[in-house]
Amino acid sequence: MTGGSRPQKLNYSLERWMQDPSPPLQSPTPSKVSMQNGPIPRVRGAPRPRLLLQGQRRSGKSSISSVVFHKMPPTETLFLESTTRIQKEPVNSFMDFQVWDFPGQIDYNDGTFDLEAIFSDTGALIYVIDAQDEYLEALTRLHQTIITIQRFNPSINIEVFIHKVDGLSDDFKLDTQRDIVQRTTDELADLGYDGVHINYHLTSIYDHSIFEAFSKVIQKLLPELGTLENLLNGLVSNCRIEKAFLFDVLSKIYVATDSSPVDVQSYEICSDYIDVVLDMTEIYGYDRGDTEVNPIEESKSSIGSTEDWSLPDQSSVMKLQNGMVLFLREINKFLALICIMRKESFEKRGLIDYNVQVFQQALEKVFELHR
Ligand SMILES: Nc1nc2c(ncn2[C@@H]2O[C@H](COP(=O)(O)OP(=O)(O)OP(=O)(O)O)[C@@H](O)[C@H]2O)c(=O)[nH]1
Repeated sequence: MTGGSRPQKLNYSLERWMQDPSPPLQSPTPSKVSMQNGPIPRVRGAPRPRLLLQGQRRSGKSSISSVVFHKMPPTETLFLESTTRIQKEPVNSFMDFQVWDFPGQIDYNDGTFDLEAIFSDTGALIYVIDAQDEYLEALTRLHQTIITIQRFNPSINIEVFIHKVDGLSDDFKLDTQRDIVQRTTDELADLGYDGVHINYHLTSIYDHSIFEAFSKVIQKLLPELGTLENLLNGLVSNCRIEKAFLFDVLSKIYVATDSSPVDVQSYEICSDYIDVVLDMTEIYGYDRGDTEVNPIEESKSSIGSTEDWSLPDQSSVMKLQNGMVLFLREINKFLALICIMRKESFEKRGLIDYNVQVFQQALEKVFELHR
């Protein structure tokens, strides 16, 4: 049965669930967003949410940006040259945002920078610390930065990437994180900033951790997150899916997932599946004309524009050795839904196709509302 046809029995239909007066669309599940920092309400014509990437020289900022947004193979980052100017990169994706890569040697406290302009419209500060190197100086800079930010934009999300952890043992990774958290908490408390909320992530460009960390950073900037989670929860329970992710295809950032816990293996297999499907599509897929998109290319399209939702007709299924099924469905030109489910659940393929179609229509409405 194709996605467009209705199965007779609608007991598990997502549409019925969506029409239920107990409101899926208006009542976000308790969000993971902290009380202090939060998503930026998207206003028509508002500037793109900005992410600042800061850290010491050679801490890995440009590598992160190149691997996540330019699909650069991690080993090629060895040849990246040191950044000398602020690199401003518009990222055209499911949500338009900008990444500003700050050269490690810049001291923006020296009076020559307009700090208000830098920090005021910023959604998140990502501060990168090289965990394979001596990090005390990096911490001092981090603490100064946090204090500066409190003056200009206290609602900014502060995200610390404890980076290059690929070279460290599990114990050492956790010890390093504990040490960094402790020193930062103590220092800020001493200076009277003990209410500042900071998120810490262990990252490496050599595995999925950098994509997962970026996913969490971006999710906090999405005003639609609660609604997306609700819709995914409805889909998961109506189709008996084990786990569902909504991925931004080109960056492999997951925009939302249902509220069951994310285990790294499910995330990794879904993320790898995107690579497989993308590679196959690039080689053997038909020419989709103007739907082809360069994620970094500056364009006028914004989320929810009509052309974003055209031709959402790609899907793919893979049966795994362990009796599970991977199901990928293109939602629009930026987003894909990837589900992991048991073989038995996938037998109701018609119902799944139908509910995914309803899910897709709901997403379109959500993004239209927030446009
Ligand atoms: N082992 C390891 N090396 C990394 C990782 N990320 C980046 N690197 C390496 O770190 C070095 C410096 O990376 P860059 O991205 O140039 O660092 P940067 O922070 O942009 O440096 P500046 O432009 O000088 O501010 C490169 O040789 C990268 O290959 C990682 O996750 N693990």
